[in-house]
Amino acid sequence: MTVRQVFRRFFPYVKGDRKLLVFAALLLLVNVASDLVAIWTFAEITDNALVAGNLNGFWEPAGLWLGMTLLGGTVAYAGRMLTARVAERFLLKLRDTVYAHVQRLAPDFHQRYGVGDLVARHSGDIDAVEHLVASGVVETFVALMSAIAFAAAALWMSWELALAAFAIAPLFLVVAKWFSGKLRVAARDERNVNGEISSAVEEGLANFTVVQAYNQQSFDQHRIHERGVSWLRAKLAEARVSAAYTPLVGVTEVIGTLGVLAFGAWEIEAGRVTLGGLIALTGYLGYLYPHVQELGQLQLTVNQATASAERIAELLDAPIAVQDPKRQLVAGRADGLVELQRVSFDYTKGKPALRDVSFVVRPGQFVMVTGASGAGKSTIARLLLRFYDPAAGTIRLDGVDIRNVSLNLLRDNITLLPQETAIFTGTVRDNLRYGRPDATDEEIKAAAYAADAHKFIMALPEGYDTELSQRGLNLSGGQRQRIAIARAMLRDTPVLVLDEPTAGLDGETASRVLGPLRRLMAGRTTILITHDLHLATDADQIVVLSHGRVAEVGTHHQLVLARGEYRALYGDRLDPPTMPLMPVR
Ligand SMILES: Nc1ncnc2c1ncn2[C@@H]1O[C@H](COP(=O)(O)OP(=O)(O)OP(=O)(O)O)[C@@H](O)[C@H]1O
Repeated sequence: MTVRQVFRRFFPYVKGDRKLLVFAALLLLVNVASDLVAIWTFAEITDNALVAGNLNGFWEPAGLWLGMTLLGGTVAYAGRMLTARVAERFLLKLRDTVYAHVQRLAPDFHQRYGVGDLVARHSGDIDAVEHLVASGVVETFVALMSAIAFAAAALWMSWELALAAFAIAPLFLVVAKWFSGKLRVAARDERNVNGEISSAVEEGLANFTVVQAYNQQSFDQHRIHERGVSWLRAKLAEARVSAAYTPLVGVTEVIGTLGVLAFGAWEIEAGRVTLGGLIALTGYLGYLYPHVQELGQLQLTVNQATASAERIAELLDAPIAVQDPKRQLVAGRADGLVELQRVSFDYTKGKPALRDVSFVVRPGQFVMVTGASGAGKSTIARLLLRFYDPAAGTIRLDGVDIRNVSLNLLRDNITLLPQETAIFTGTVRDNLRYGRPDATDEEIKAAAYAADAHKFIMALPEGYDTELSQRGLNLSGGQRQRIAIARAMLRDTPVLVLDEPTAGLDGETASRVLGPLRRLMAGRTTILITHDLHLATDADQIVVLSHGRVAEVGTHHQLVLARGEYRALYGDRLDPPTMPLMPVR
């Protein structure tokens, strides 16, 4: 990205604060002016009081110096505070925007990038963009104006001396240009490795139990170590460039200063400049160099920021999987008629996940979707909730294509019970009402009763007010599932999508959630995705998927007798029949 593109893209986030930025820059310019005067007063004190040995010449410039320092200090404080405020507001807005966009991306998005990398983009990269676009604008402008002002003041003191000092300026430019290219590459590598290492650590920690149980600590450690080594190399490459920059500039600066002093001694001897004048001039040059240096480093800041801006833009440009309809065709609570008509979908071209899948679930009906692993079951859940849109075919809710229903309304009508129960930091009560924040305590309790969760919740140290650890590690699998069921009860939607609700639970625990599940499903259109036959006899219809296609449809009884795909999948559990062939409710 060029600097122009970075500004065009990100400067709008300063909107509304532009006046503040201008005001901050003005305040900082007043500070520059006060420095100019303060240095001049020092020349006055040197010539009129120190060299002349006269105390009377001291008071006036001393008072002015003090006054200027106080004024300079005050405006500098105000200017920096304002800049910080604009910078922080910029960060807040950009972070919010990036996060809001990420939230609208398809669920597999974060797997492609890695959570850690997304976190790195969300923090360091956004900061780097800010350093250029918000506070960077003020700082660069002030540095430029300061450089001009101090250069003019030095010329005014003694143009011969000042010109001699400026002669070394092109050296700075050469040094800065040489470094900037190197730093651009180093900065990009460093940002990428930073993302990778965060992802690796995040993955290792998220799968901590498996890592330990499979004795893979050393493999995991090695994985982190390898990325650590890349990080070390990238950081050292960056440090080599930026660490060499400052001393090299410092040496250039000292050579310049010594040259000016030597020339100054000669000028004083010739009576063309006073001692005070020379001191003030070196003072002006002393203030000038850091600003020139800053301007030289600008290229480095720009390179870091453009590398980061590219990474942020990549996120913001990632296409949103589904769009809200322009025209809304329905409103309110649905009856719960769900129809899939010749639905096809593929995550990657040429590898169909679903092909021509059709079935209907009438309001209040219970349809079980089953099939071998990878057959496309969970994909149906993702399409129903519009995480993705079908490539072909239509999904309808109450007869309306769900692409014409707003995402909010659609998801207000469907509750998904995913395979893994999400537990958020907070109390049991907070977790239960996650899907319906306005639920009363009575409603929460009633839902917990119906989900057989009340008893174990009351046994927790502080009942409903017990803080749950992140990811609910202080609950058993069955308890987490019952929390999820109670949460779904509270949402009270006409349609339910249950994705393997008993997966990961042992036989007995799975049986214990059947009662709560049945209570949850009662009266609601339910699509149950499962390999587990516990609820098979309850189903009004079972849809068997095979390689993304509907292989068979029927009741449990019919499918067992049909001796087709269903029988092939579950025959070992049915022959001799361990499952009752007649529905039991
Ligand atoms: N995010 C994704 N990107 C690419 N391919 C995917 C993605 N998610 C699923 N698939 C592929 O799509 C196909 C259907 O996946 P899906 O998750 O729907 O299967 P499933 O029947 O639910 O399997 P399981 O019972 O193992 O959960 C599989 O071949 C899978 O590899």
